[in-house]
Amino acid sequence: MALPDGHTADVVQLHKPDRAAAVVDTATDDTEEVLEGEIVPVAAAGPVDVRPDTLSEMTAAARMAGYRAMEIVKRPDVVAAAVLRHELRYGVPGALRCLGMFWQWVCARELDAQLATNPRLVLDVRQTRKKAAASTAATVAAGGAASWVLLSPLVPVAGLLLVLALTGAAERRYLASLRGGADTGRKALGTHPGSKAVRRAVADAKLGKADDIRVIGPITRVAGAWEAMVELPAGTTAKHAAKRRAELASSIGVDVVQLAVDPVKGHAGRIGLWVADTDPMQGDAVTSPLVNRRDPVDFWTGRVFAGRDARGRAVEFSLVERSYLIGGEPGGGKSVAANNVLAFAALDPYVELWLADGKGGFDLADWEPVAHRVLERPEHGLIMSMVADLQEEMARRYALLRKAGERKLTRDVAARLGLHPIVFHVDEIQKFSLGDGDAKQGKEFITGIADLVGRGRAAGMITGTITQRPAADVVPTRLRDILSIRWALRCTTPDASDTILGSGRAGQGYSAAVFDATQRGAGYVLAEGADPVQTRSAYLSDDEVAGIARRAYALREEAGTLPATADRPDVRLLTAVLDAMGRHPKGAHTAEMLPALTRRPEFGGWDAAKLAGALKPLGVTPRQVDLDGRNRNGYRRDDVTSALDRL
Ligand SMILES: Nc1ncnc2c1ncn2[C@@H]1O[C@H](COP(=O)(O)OP(=O)(O)OP(=O)(O)O)[C@@H](O)[C@H]1O
Repeated sequence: MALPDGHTADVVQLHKPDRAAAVVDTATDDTEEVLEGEIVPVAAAGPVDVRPDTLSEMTAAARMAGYRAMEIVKRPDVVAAAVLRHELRYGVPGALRCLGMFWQWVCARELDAQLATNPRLVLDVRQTRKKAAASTAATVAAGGAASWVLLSPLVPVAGLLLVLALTGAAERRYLASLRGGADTGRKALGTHPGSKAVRRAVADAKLGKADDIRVIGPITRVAGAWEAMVELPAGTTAKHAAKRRAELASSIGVDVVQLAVDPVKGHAGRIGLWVADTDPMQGDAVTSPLVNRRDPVDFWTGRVFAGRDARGRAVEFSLVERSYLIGGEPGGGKSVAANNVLAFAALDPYVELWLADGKGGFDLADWEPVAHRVLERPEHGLIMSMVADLQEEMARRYALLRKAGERKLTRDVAARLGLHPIVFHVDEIQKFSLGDGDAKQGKEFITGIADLVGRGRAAGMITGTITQRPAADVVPTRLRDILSIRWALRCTTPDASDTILGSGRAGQGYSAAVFDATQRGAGYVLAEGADPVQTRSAYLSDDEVAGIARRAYALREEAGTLPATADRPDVRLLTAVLDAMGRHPKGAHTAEMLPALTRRPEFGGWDAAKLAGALKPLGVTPRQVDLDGRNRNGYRRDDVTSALDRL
């Protein structure tokens, strides 16, 4: 898995053979040679788990064994207590279980079914077994008593302890089988594998014979993972190995998301294996640097922080001259991913946001106060008018650029000509691309969007599309192929993942279908490198999104770039009311939204009557609003948004 250019590497990279030697030089004696596959500490700065070399490890183990032996000699009582504990905990229940089974045998329980048809046989067998049991018990008792008297009481006691040890061992096996089946499965390579085990695992993944596979340099421990550089048999390529990532993960004994198979620059037959000890797509959520950012971002030089790759390195991309496609199954984390992009764009006060939501829901509601244009309803005619306006703007921009003798929009040209970037964000694109069943309308929309994507880049117009139905009819190949940033969140099938990342990607080992619902925000980002990067998106909670949107509003207010309509007092009032309503889709009770509204200096000290008086001329009146069974005086969200639409 190659890291796209420009990604920040927080951890040490795979060692090339020459670097490996250098690493060891710093960690061990100058003259000491590194064994093939030996695990050595990485001498670079950073979160490295230092492991002693094999020789000192063996010495330490021998010293520990000697120390333990001395302890046993010194404290036999401790050993005896441990043995006794084991005998009591497992030996006694095991012995009772064995006695129970013996009694079943004596009573010939397996013949119970024949009692009705052949009672004679059953009774005879029982009789014989009872006699055998009685004579065995008598022999054991006599033998025990004789050895007690004639030899030593230690003999029967030792015998009893031996029996308890055996029944204890049987009991442990039995309990283990109850827990996870008696068959514990193949042993995984673990966290500190040797080179032989690594070679065998690579061979088991059908990448050649173990003897023809080499582990180049040391196997290193790096921040919760091990790394090794492997040379494949002559003629086998790193590309081929990447395709067999799932098989490799299986032979190593880890989940496929724990394994990265990287090509090695300068040798097509070598791969870097990176194997995480635990699932890197789970655990604490990734934090976005935008959550606490106070300054505006710069669209031209800044990069969207998408999240972190499996090794914890930042995954970022620039939006300049780009377009994006985010897709995945419902609940896959698309809104969170999209919010990372929108937050970045919104925090540059000079970026114009054009928002269209095919769901017509509230997913984009937080960004609406800073948006230049918002689609009123998810209807073909309305979205096409938005597309047409953008095409017109594109034509205007190209005319201005031509006049200024510029080929494309850059930071300087944008400032000089007053042409600031536009981000056109279309959520749930399937609503428009399928044309609500009218193929002609769908085609018209796709043609318009493809035109914006294809020609808009150089004019500073970025188009982004989101879909929860990644399928060829929703995002046709001709559109997908020109969307340059592709972000595939959890998908149901490798085909769906390929619809986003590009055909054949799943076959190459990059499939968002490998993630499950517990790996929230996990996906593949194909942005700046040649290959997709397994990424966990930065998590933005609803409150964090609302907070960023508020900051974006303030930054735009300060820069004087708020959408023209937002500067009107009545628009400001309605957007403030919407903001104060919180997240309930129906609306809010007056008593609950007033504190949030009056926190804004503009509306400080307002009471319910003043609010009602100000909203009345805009066509919004208070009424009884039933919110989850609580019916009180308040405002309906629909009323406020309709008033905004009218304005
Ligand atoms: N990076 C992440 N880290 C932690 N949790 C996440 C992350 N991304 C998403 N989630 C969680 O997954 C859930 C679904 O996320 P989200 O709403 O973004 O999915 P979606 O694909 O937009 O869903 P839908 O298609 O239904 O709109 C959210 O409740 C969120 O808490």
